[in-house]
Amino acid sequence: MTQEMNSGHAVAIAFHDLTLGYEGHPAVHHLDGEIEKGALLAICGPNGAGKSTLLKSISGALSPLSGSLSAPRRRDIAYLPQAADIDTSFPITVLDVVAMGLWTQCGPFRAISGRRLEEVRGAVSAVGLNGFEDRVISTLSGGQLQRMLFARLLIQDASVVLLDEPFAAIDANTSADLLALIARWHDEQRTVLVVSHDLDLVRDHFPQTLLLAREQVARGKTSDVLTTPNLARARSRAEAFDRGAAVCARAA
Ligand SMILES: Nc1ncnc2c1ncn2[C@@H]1O[C@H](COP(=O)(O)OP(=O)(O)OP(=O)(O)O)[C@@H](O)[C@H]1O
Repeated sequence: MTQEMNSGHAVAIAFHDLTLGYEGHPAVHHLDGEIEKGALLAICGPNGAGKSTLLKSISGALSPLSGSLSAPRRRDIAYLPQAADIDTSFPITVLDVVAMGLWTQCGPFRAISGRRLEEVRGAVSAVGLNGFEDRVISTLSGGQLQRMLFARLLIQDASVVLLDEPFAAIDANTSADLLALIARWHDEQRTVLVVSHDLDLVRDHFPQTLLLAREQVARGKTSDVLTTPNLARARSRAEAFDRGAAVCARAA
């Protein structure tokens, strides 16, 4: 049964007193709330605020320390980690990486042919990488690599798309093309969550924002969330954080 929010909208992702962390050490505390289906939500906050941790948890890669998280099953989620988490030294071609987006539908290591191969080629073309199909990925520029990873997300055809700093170290042209793909996913009623430090870009392209600093500082309409007082609160909470704390202060 589809959950509904008070507003009558269907819920894509819900948190209830959710605390996330590593080896028992909390990184994000006591998140409550719901993200509606079809939302286009930016996640902002200082370094170490817990933005990547939250995406990892929604993707299913990290279990909660406490509380609960309700999200679609893994095959309905397309997740792009931060560039630093991606090993580009593996000797594999652009076409093969994009085809991996079909694994959830076809299973891994299956030869792709016919209609499926056309879909993969279509995705490579949609991100502006025509002619790069047989290039080994270690030879791509940062922008080309990000375009390739977006092509893989396109192929996944997931209802929820999670992007961790997709615009970091990307030029204006590439950012504009990737933003157009994000707008397309939004038009298709997919739920899209994007971590970004670029507040101008967020103000221009994201209707909703979650501001994090180890806990929720604010969430809602972007213009209501990215205010000077909220950003100052986020900074001071991040600076006040005790990195050595073993347990959650509120739970203790
Ligand atoms: N694998 C890990 N093991 C232990 N601690 C971790 C791990 N990954 C992240 N952390 C810690 O969790 C906290 C939140 O990190 P996270 O990467 O989620 O922050 P972020 O908001 O994405 O930061 P940034 O903007 O710098 O990418 C940080 O204190 C970080 O050191």
